[in-house]
Amino acid sequence: MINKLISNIKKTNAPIVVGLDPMLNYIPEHIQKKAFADLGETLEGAAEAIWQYNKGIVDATYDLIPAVKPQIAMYEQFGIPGLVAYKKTVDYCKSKGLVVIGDIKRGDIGSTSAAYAVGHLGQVQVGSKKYAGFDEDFATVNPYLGSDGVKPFMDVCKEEKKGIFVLVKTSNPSSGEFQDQEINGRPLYELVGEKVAQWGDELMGDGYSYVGAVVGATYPEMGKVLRKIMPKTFILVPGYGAQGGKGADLVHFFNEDGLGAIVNSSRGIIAAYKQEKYKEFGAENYADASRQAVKDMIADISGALESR
Ligand SMILES: O=C(O)c1cc(=O)[nH]c(=O)n1[C@@H]1O[C@H](COP(=O)(O)O)[C@@H](O)[C@H]1O
Repeated sequence: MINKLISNIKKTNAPIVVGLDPMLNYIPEHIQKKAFADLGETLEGAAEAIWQYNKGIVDATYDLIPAVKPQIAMYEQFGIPGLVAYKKTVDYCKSKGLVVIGDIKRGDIGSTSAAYAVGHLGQVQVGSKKYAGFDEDFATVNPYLGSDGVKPFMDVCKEEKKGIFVLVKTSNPSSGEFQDQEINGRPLYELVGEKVAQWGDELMGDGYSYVGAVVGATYPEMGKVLRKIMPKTFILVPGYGAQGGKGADLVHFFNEDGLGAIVNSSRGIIAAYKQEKYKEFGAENYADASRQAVKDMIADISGALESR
């Protein structure tokens, strides 16, 4: 899957991910109205609205982008119908040739991590048969429990040729509370980065590893250090747009080959029509606004990479 991600990035010339993080208040009224008319103001109605909204965005952007990252919490808030919308979104994006990064941020004791890994990336044994659950291409993993919380994901990745992105330095304002704490004079995120690089050596694709890292766009100086600590690790970089990250901040997340990082924007793309800049599209044409926001994001990042 890391090879497919890289080939999709080369094909589109766009090291970006569209984050499919739907909230009801981003969904244009005409979509909500139709879904509620068909299914009522119910969880099913909300899930239908999410699915139609996502489909509109994917149809308008899939030819420009290599990957999407649905964040499962946004679907879980609508219970089982929400999870059905998540799965429909995963399958639809895959049918469009996109790499799907399931943003699930899991990690637990070994046996429980194994079940998470099987449910999201692998196949579960049922009698003599095997079934895929959510079947994303990548999943995000929280490494706080240590190697035995991460290894089960790596075992499934090895079997299924899938991948993970391990949280190393997160984009949020309080990420330093724990992640920047020093141990023997080194910040914890650097030690986690070293571990991710070691795990990655065990699972190499062509040039880059199946074990990736998450480093927030909001911490570019730390990204520069981590890029050196993890040379063969693909870095998923969230925090662009709505959280303040800009193309110019991101050049050091990339290697000299122009690869090695993929930048996520969720609200900045999917709710673009609500921004002043894209207001003229109107709610009816929200997907066209998302397409324009994708083009602008690609131009911003490519421009920064070209002028480095
Ligand atoms: O793992 C992530 O994707 C993630 C890690 C991180 O450090 N910061 C972060 O914002 N994210 C996710 O990236 C997305 C960012 O959304 P926007 O701020 O709307 O672009 C959300 O789905 C977050 O859950």
